[in-house]
Amino acid sequence: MKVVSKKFDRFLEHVLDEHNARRMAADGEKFVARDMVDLLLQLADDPNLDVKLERHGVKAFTQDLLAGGTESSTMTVEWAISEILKKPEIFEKATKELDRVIGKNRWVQEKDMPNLPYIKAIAIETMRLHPVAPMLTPRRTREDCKVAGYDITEGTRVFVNIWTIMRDPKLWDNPEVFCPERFIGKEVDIKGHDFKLLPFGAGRRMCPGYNLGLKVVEGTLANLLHGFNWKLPNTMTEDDLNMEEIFGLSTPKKIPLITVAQPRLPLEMYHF
Ligand code: HEM
Repeated sequence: MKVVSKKFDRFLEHVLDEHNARRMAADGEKFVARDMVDLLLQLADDPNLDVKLERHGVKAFTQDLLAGGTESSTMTVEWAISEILKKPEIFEKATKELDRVIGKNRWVQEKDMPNLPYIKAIAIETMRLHPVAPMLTPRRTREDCKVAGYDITEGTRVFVNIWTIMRDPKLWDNPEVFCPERFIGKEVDIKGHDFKLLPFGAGRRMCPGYNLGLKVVEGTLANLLHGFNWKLPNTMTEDDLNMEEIFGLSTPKKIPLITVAQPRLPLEMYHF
C-alpha cells in the first residue's frame, strides 16, 4: 500500500509540475484553463478562499477524480457488453436504433444521446444489476432513528446495500432478469431521489461525477455497439459466459470478459 501510494504521489507531483509549467509559459498572456487540474491550481492561488486549497489538496482531488472516474465507467461497460452477449436480441434492438438514428457513416456523438433511449436504458439496467459501489460509502447516523423496525442509535456506522435494493422483488418485476425495456417510456431518476434506483448513491456524499460518468458510459456503449458486432470466442455459448462478480468495495467481473469484435461500419470509418 505504501509503495503504491508513493508511486501515485510521484505521478501526481509530475502532473502538477507539468500543469504549473504550462501556466508559467503563458507569461503574462491570459491563461485558459484546459482541464480540471488547471482549474484546481487556479483555485489554490486564490487568497480569498474560505478554506485554503493547498498543493496536497489539489493532488488528493486529482487522485479522487482518477480513482472514482475510471474503473467505475469501464466496469459498467464491461458488464453491459457481457449482458448483451447473453441476450443477442438486445444487441439487435440496440443496433436497429443506432442505424436509424445515426446511420452507418458516422460515430455517435454526445448530442445524439437524447435520441437513443434504448442505449440509455441498457446503461441504466446495467447499473441496476451491477452497481459500481454495492454498499455505497459508509454513513454515520446523526441521531437515533428507526429503519424497517430496527432501532439504530446515533453514531452508528451504516451501510446502504443498494445491490440488494436494486434486486428486491418487492420493488422490481423479475429483478434478476436483464431487461432494458423496463425503463423505456418512463421518467427515470438516477440522481438519488428514487430510493429503489441508486447507482450513484444519494445525498451529500452522492457521486459528484454522476453526470460525466453517465455520459461516458452511454457514449462508450453506444459507439461500441454501433461500431462492432460482438461475438463469443470459438465454440463458447451464451450459457458458458461467466457472470460471477467479486463482491467487495466495487463489483468487477470475477472472470474478465473475452469477446470477439468485428467491424459493422464501412472500413474507412476506423481510420482516426
Ligand atoms: C458509471 C460511472 C460512475 C458510477 C456508477 C459511480 C458511482 C458512485 C457511487 C455509488 C458513489 C458513492 C455515493 C454514495 O455513497 O452516496 C460514488 C462516489 C464518488 N464518485 Fe462516482 N461513479 C461514477 C463515475 C464517477 C466519475 C466520472 C467521477 C469523477 C470524475 C466520480 C467521482 C466520485 C467521487 C470523488 C466519489 C466520492 C464522493 C464522496 O465520498 O463524497 N465518479 N460514485
